[in-house]
Order: sequence, then C-alpha cells, then structure tokens
Amino acid sequence: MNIMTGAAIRARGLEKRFGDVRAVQGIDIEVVAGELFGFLGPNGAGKTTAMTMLTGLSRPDAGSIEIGGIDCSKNPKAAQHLIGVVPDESNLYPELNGFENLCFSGALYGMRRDERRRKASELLELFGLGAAASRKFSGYSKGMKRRLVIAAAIMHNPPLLFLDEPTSGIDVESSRMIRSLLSDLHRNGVTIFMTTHFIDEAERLCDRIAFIVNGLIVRTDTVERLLQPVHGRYALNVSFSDAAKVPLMDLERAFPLLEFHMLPGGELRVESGEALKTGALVRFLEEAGAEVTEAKKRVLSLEDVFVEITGIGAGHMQKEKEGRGRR
Ligand SMILES: Nc1ncnc2c1ncn2[C@@H]1O[C@H](COP(=O)(O)OP(=O)(O)OP(=O)(O)O)[C@@H](O)[C@H]1O
Repeated sequence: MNIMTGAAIRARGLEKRFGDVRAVQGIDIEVVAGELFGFLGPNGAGKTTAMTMLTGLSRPDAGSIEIGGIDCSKNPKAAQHLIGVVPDESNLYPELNGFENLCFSGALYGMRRDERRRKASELLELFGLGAAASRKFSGYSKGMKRRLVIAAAIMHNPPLLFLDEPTSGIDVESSRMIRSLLSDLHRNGVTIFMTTHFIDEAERLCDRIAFIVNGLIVRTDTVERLLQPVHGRYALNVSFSDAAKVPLMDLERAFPLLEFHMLPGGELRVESGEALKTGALVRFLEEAGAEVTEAKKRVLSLEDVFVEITGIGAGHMQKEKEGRGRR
C-alpha cells in the first residue's frame, strides 16, 4: 500500500444545504495520516453528506478540502487518485462477475492488465470470495457484495480509504471479516475515514472519533481520552413494577459510595468506581417495598460518553437505523 504523511484530510468550514435543510453546518475535520478516524452520529446527522464532499462526489456550498496536501477545488483528479471510496450503496456492475468487477475498477485507475488481474485474484482470496470469483455480482449476498465493494475500492492501493457504514445491514461473519481487514489495512499504514452508527465498533476500531449531530461536530477526540471519564466505572440499571416506591434518600444513606440517578423512564441508574454487588442492593430495595423487575449490570463504555455528550440515547440511534434497513 502507498503511505501518506502529515495531514491526510484537512477540511475547513464545510457547509452543505439542501433547500431549507442545513445538512452540514460549517465543520472542520483534520485526519492525520495513518489514523483510523470514525465519524459517528445518528440518522440524518450529515455523515454521508460530509463524506460525499470529502470524496469529491458533491461540491461544498462553502469551505475548503485538502487531501494529502492537495487542494481539491484546484486539483480534484490528483486528489481522487489518492483515495478509495466505499459508498453505503453498491457501485459495482450486477452483470459482471466478482473478478471482472475488480478488474474494471482497476482499469478505471489506469492499472495495467496483468497487474489488475493479479491484484483482483489476490483481493478475492483475501476477502473470502475466491470461490465466488466467476459468479455474477447480482447473485452475491449482501455481505459478499459489501466485501467486493471494499476490495474494488482498494484495487489501486490508495493510501486513504473512505467507508460509509461498512458493516451496516450485513451478516455477522462478513462484518467480522470487514473489521479485521480494516484493522489490517490500518496496521499497514493506510489512513481510514469511516462513518458508522455502531458505537461499540467505533470504540474497538478507531483511534479518534468525531461525534456529529444535526450537521455540527460536537466533539472530536481520541477514543482513549473520550473514555477517560468512564474508565473503570460500573453501572447498574434497575427497573421496578412501581418506580414511585424507590426510596432514593434511604438508598443514598445506606450506600454512600454509590451514585444514584432516577432516569426519565422510571429506571434507577446506579454508578460506582468498583464492581457493584447487585444482591445487597436488590435486597434493600425489595425490603423497602420497591419490587425489582430487572437489574442489568455493565461496565461503562463509549456509548455512555456518546449519550452524555450528544444527549441522544444510543438505543434510539440503533432503532432508527434498523427501521431504515427494513424499508
Ligand atoms: N440529496 C438530498 N436532498 C435533500 N436532502 C438531503 C439530501 N441528502 C441529504 N439530505 C438531508 O440532509 C441531512 C443529512 O443527511 P445525511 O444523509 O448526510 O445524514 P447521515 O448522517 O449520513 O444519515 P444516514 O445515516 O441516514 O445516512 C438529512 O436531513 C437529509 O434528509
């Protein structure tokens, strides 16, 4: 793979409107060469709009973009050569087979015939599609299609790869393979910019993350720094048959090292710097007359940070996406 140095992406004041909708409202993005950068936000936040501008597929209403130090408005062709793009919808030919599709993508980037044939065979094996090489793309499963689209995007060895929701709406095995391939590319020095709505995926894969909501970036930071406030903290969410019976003041007196918050839906949220002992707490609540229907314990994660920073429930984000996938 070709490697970049310095700033791989530098975007300043990017804006895009669709009629009255301000899809992207003046955002700055800086991705350092070699980073795996995540762009995380709910449905309609502006991720795809921002990505289409960064990849030269649409023109910003305002702002500037440099890819590998090249000003995209002055030299779009040179910038295009440095990038591979994986859109959320397939951009390959249904009537061509896997091998032909990859060779065609290579040809678009001016690769020599023998070179593109060699590279296509290599990538088909790497992406677990060797046996499907001569099958028409139209007959591939969703997961196989997504894998081939990614393979096509890296045929010309771009040092910078953009992916829009690479693991959304596909089978678990293909998602796992894609995550592992992205980690390998990252280890080999390829810069990666990916949009996702899977918070745990972003936490596992990315070096840095930008949270985007309503066309604005609300926070950009390393995963390490984002996780600092919740590092080593535990949470317990308790549901009741009647939340009005929760004796909040008595709880605070009896368990002074724990933090208690009543959530809007009537759930009690307990937080602690040490592993929580659920038994004693549930016994105390039941003895006080608050019948517990469910108690879920977990380590705090990036999901909690996301909810704290954006005010958007992670579950809400997931549901919107799943709903869309079924349409
Ligand atoms: N071509 C378009 N015409 C009109 N409105 C658009 C167009 N593309 C996007 N929008 C609007 O711009 C806003 C941002 O959309 P965008 O697709 O960029 O969000 P997103 O974060 O990528 O969401 P998703 O995860 O659903 O793809 C939304 O309100 C959307 O309806």
